[in-house]
Order: sequence, then structure tokens, then C-alpha cells
Amino acid sequence: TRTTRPQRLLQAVSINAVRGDPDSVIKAIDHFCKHTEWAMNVGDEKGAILDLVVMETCPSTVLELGTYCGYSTVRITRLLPPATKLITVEMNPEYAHVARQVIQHAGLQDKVCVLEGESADLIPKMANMFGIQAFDFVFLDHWKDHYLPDIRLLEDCGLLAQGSVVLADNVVCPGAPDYLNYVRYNLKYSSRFYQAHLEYTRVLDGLERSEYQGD
Ligand SMILES: O=c1[nH]cnc2c(O)cc(-c3ccc(F)cc3)c(-c3ccc(F)cc3)c12
Ligand SMILES: [Mg+2]
Repeated sequence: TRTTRPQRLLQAVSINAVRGDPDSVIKAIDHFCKHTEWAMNVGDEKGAILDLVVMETCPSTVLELGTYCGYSTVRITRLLPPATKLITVEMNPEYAHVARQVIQHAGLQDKVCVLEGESADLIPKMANMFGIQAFDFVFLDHWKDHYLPDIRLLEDCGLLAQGSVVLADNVVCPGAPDYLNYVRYNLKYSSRFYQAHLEYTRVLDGLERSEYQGD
């Protein structure tokens, strides 16, 4: 049977990236998506903005919703100091399986926990599962219709603290209007937009950075 797109992306990583070198994994995926087959990774342009926001946040605890093939997982985790942990949630088992192999190829498996399941089911269990209070940094990159319910669930579970940064992908394409309305006009957040383009295209897109102001 034919391979899937994530399997073809993983093969490009295993052939072209140096084991244990996260930057070569990132470059191999971007090259594959630019020259062979488009895939919904955050990509190099928005990825550079993601890098900057992660570096200025210096997070100790990180949550990513939407792993896909692990591209942004590798981008974020390569910037984290040794003691930090990144939890990434993926509802599609096949994507999760590919992501674990991409993350392992980058040599970052000891800093990442890939959780399979629905974010709405897993978020309420995280405090107990990992013994954490709040997330310093959250990257929303799963399904646009889940952005708003999931950020409200994170609030309700006490998983956001003053200064927590939530960065959302695709707020223009395909767009998350209800989410944008919430974080931009709710005093609990200080929000700003980063104009960019849909990964590997000239289509307009962008990231929204929203900092939780505390309860
Ligand atoms: O779903 C996404 N999750 C996380 N990031 C995504 C992303 O960065 C890009 C896209 C995207 C795909 C095709 C297109 F023409 C425009 C945008 C999607 C997406 C949107 C609707 C879909 F039906 C399936 C995929 C996602
Ligand atoms: Mg995305």
C-alpha cells in the first residue's frame, strides 16, 4: 500500500538529516516541504518567529497542542535548557508515531513526552500526570476550532499563571476568529499579532502571542 505523507516526510529526515542534530532535521523537513511535498509544519518563516518568542520566554514547562510530524516540537525543544520538559499532544496515532521517530532522530526524545489523545481529555489530567502547576509556554497548532475551548480549559484547570505565553499558529489561514476575539478583547490577556505567510507559500497567515495577565 502507498506510504502516507508523514511517512514520506520521516523518510526524508532519516535520509537527509544527521542523527542527533536538530537543526539538520528542521532543514531536511523544510527542504522536503519546499521541493517535494507540502506539509502542514509551522515552517521556516513562522518557525523563526516561534524561536524568538520561545527564547524571550525562557520557559521551564512547555505544552504543544498538535504535534503532527514533530517539526515544531524539535524547533521548540532544541532551544530549551536540559532540565525542561515539553509535553506535546497529538490525537492522530499515526502522526504521533512518526513524530516520536522525528524527535528521536533529532536526539531530543529525553526532553519530550508525546501524548496521544484529545487535548480536551488530557489537559485536565496534566497537573497530576506531570506534577506541574502552570505552563510557561503553550503552542496552539492543532485544530482551529479547539483553540478557544482549550485555552479556556487551561485557565479553568489553573494551568496558566501570570506571564504564561500562548502562541497560536494559523490565526489568519485557516483562521481562528472566535479565539482571536477572545484573547484580543479579554483583559486577562495582552495579545499581539505577527504577520507572516502560510508555511512554504505566499498565502497570508500569522501567529498570535497572548500573555496571561493572571486571575
Ligand atoms: O489543521 C491544521 N493544524 C495545524 N496547522 C495547520 C496549518 O499550519 C495549516 C493548515 C492548512 C492546510 C491547508 C491549507 F490550504 C491551509 C492551511 C492546517 C489545516 C487547515 C484545514 C484543514 F482542513 C487541514 C489542515 C493546519
Ligand atoms: Mg499550523
